[in-house]
Amino acid sequence: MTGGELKVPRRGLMFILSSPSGAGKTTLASRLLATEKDLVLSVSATTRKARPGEVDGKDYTFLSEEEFFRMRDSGGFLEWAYVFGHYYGTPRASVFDKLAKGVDVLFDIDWQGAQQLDAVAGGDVVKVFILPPSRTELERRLRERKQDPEEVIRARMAKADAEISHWAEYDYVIVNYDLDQSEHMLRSILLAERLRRRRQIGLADIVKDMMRDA
Ligand SMILES: Nc1ncnc2c1ncn2[C@@H]1O[C@H](COP(=O)(O)OP(=O)(O)OP(=O)(O)O)[C@@H](O)[C@H]1O
Ligand SMILES: Nc1nc2c(ncn2[C@@H]2O[C@H](COP(=O)(O)O)[C@@H](O)[C@H]2O)c(=O)[nH]1
Repeated sequence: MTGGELKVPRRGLMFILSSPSGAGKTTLASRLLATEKDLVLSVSATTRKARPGEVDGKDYTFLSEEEFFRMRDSGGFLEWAYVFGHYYGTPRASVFDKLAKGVDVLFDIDWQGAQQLDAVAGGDVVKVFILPPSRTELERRLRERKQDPEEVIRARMAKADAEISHWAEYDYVIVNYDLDQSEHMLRSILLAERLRRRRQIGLADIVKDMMRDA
């Protein structure tokens, strides 16, 4: 069962995935987004160059530093951070409208962004940390991805410990051994969080009708 089949009106949630680079959060996010009806991706803005195959406006909105700073300085980001030598930010536009309509928003962001979103919207936020099974496997995945040059892979491995050191700030932790299993775990978290009483804002009316009909 996915959240799309839930009938009680509910408030959406902010589903945050963080991990060291290469642990698998983008892959897991794509799997969820492909099938979960009321889940949309928060498309971040970044000053990094597009990787082969990445689509502007779908994977990221690719900006020059000047464009990024202009957007940041005019309050266009809910959060922003400097990660691996580039700027990344979460556009503010329409996130809270989506939550009010019962749509969940998925964020693939680092620990700095997760902390900032928690500070501005704590009650709506659910944070999941994805760990790799080991450092060796993390490096293997970064290489296997064949998206980044050697120096970028080294730089990301060098920063892995700093990202991992924030694992205990998260509500849930998944060690991503196997993609199918991790996907199942992630879906289970999403469903349970969707069913939290405080998010099911339609419950009070349902119960009121039930009492009146008695
Ligand atoms: N459980 C897994 N077993 C084997 N390979 C995996 C697993 N999960 C992800 N991968 C592979 O590892 C590589 C890195 O995954 P992905 O790009 O999703 O990582 P990421 O955490 O989003 O990295 P980044 O932060 O750099 O965007 C991809 O080639 C992906 O197919
Ligand atoms: N704080 C934010 N972090 C972000 C955002 N978008 C992506 N990220 C994180 O950056 C690294 C690198 O991503 P990559 O696509 O260059 O591999 C990764 O940890 C992302 O989660 C954002 O808007 N804010």
